[in-house]
Amino acid sequence: MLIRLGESEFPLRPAPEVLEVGFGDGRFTAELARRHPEWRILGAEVSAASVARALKRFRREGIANVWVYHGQATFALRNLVAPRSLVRVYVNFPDPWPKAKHEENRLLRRAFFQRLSTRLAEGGELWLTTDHEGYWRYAQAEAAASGLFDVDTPPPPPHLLTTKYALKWKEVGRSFYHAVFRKRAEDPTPWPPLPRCPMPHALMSGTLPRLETFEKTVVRFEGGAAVLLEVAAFPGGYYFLTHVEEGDLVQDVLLEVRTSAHGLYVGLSRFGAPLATPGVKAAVAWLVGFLEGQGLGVLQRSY
Ligand SMILES: C[S@@+](CC[C@H](N)C(=O)[O-])C[C@H]1O[C@@H](n2cnc3c(N)ncnc32)[C@H](O)[C@@H]1O
Repeated sequence: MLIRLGESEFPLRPAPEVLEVGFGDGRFTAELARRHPEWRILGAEVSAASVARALKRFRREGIANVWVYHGQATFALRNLVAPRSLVRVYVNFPDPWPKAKHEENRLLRRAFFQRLSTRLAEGGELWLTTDHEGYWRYAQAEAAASGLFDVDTPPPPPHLLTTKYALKWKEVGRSFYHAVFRKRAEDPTPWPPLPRCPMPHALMSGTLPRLETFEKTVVRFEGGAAVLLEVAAFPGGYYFLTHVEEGDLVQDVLLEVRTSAHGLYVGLSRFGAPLATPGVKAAVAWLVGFLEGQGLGVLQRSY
């Protein structure tokens, strides 16, 4: 089931016990879900194409205990996972970022282990399997630097070597590396989920302007940027296709301007159940200002 942030509780309830980071085509996730029907499994994956493929697979194979988040694993960990609830996290063949100057893109860094410790249950584990010896060693050093995990490096259990990437690397004879990071202590820094914002909107007076052209506009705000990409007209209003990046959250949302009984409504559209965030608020505020520039007045602001 695909998680829609605007309609989800933070954290999810009941809490998932297992998180898989970067599930790719979802074949391992589906097998895990079959082996453990008692687990609620949360999968986080940044690739839209992989999410679509995996959802199709879960539907086809009748998998009902997997929840899918399309986006960054750190966002899922922070907002969707309850404190001390995970018994297991799987990271199978993470992107290795092999060049030294790209190491900061690796997921399994000290800061990640610190955050992870707040979401793992007592004795909860992260299982890493990779073909990249450098990353395997790097992750162990980062976990050790956090001081929060015990690390074992047994050979990878055979069922972990059934993912798409495992099969691909088996074919060319690569070696595999495995590590189990067991929580020993917890980072004391609080890491609460993002607060919920009400849907940002305004009511404006005046007549809907005719927008013949609209130039792509970047709105910067503390912690990110929103790009109003293009506008589409519908009878009685406009949609503005808007890309918002803030921290580890990326959303494509629709802002709307439409006639309503009380005036012109300007705000975040509910289409796609987006999450109202400070970045979305900043984009709505910009749009209200833009419409003021077209001669409209503000009757009420709610953002
Ligand atoms: C090399 S592939 C491995 C896929 C799968 N686990 C397998 O073994 O076949 C790495 C996957 O992780 C995803 N990914 C990379 N960074 C991620 C992140 N921060 N959060 C969620 N997914 C991520 C990529 O989109 C990609 O699908």
